[in-house]
Amino acid sequence: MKSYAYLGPEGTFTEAALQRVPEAREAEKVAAGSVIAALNQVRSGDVEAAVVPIENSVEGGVSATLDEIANGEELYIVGEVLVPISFMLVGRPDRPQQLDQLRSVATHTHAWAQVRGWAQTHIPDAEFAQASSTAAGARGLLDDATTYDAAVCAPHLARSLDLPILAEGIEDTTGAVTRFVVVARPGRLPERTGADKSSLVVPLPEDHPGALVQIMNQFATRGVNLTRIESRPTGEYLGKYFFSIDLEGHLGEERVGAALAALYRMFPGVRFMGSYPRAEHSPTSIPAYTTDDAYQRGRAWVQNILDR
Ligand SMILES: O=C(O)C(=O)Cc1ccccc1
Repeated sequence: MKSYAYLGPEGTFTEAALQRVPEAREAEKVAAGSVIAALNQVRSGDVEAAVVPIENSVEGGVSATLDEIANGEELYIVGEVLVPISFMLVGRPDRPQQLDQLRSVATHTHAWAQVRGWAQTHIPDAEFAQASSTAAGARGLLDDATTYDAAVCAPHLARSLDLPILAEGIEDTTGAVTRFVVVARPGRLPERTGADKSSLVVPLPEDHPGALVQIMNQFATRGVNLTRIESRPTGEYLGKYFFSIDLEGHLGEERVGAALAALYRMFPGVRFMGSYPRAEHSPTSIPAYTTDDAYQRGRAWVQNILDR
């Protein structure tokens, strides 16, 4: 049986994402204490795949995930899932609490970032206590030894633990969505579906004026649309960055393969991180001059001349 690691314990948003992965329905689900621990379980072969958060519609990229899959031992993204996010504030089961009595609230840093405005207005005196996940924070409230007063977690967990709900819908932006990715050891790419995405990382070369324009040109001339581009520090020293890029298309498409081959010629440090079906299944629109057919016709025309 296949096994999947996820940021646990049970009741995290990541677990909700894992439940939306059709191939994982029958799989063993292994809770990990952090994103890095989940990814390392894939690297070591303890599990076949992991589900981790990668991008939030409000906060942008999840740096811990982006950095870990960009730098560590190679991994491929093989799928993605979108999960709508809403938060509740829950208290300790044993004592009734008023909002103005709360002194500390535990949750995951991404959750806190998305409720900060609400907290500022409604519980200005409460401090943020960092938890390894929203579910870890909420479950801690069941333990007598826990020192914080409340937690921010997913509505489904608040209800299933039967914790007192102190406030609901506390997210600063309604309709926020987090993108999670399914990550596996490098292997055969998922089949092309016509609605695919590919991810890559390009270390920004030093002493190379116009590097970003050159990278962009490879995609622009081949009609490849980018859905995300972020620069992140490599961690080596101040000023050393890499670009993390998502694009619409599959490496098996001529235009995507040609763009990546050109990037590799210019920037050999480029890292391919997978081609996988998009969570939104709308088919990729491809300019007529960059379809596989157009590439083959172009090559046949050249060959015809050479064969004369
Ligand atoms: O802590 C969780 O439940 C997670 O899965 C991480 C997270 C936290 C907040 C929004 C999205 C993901």
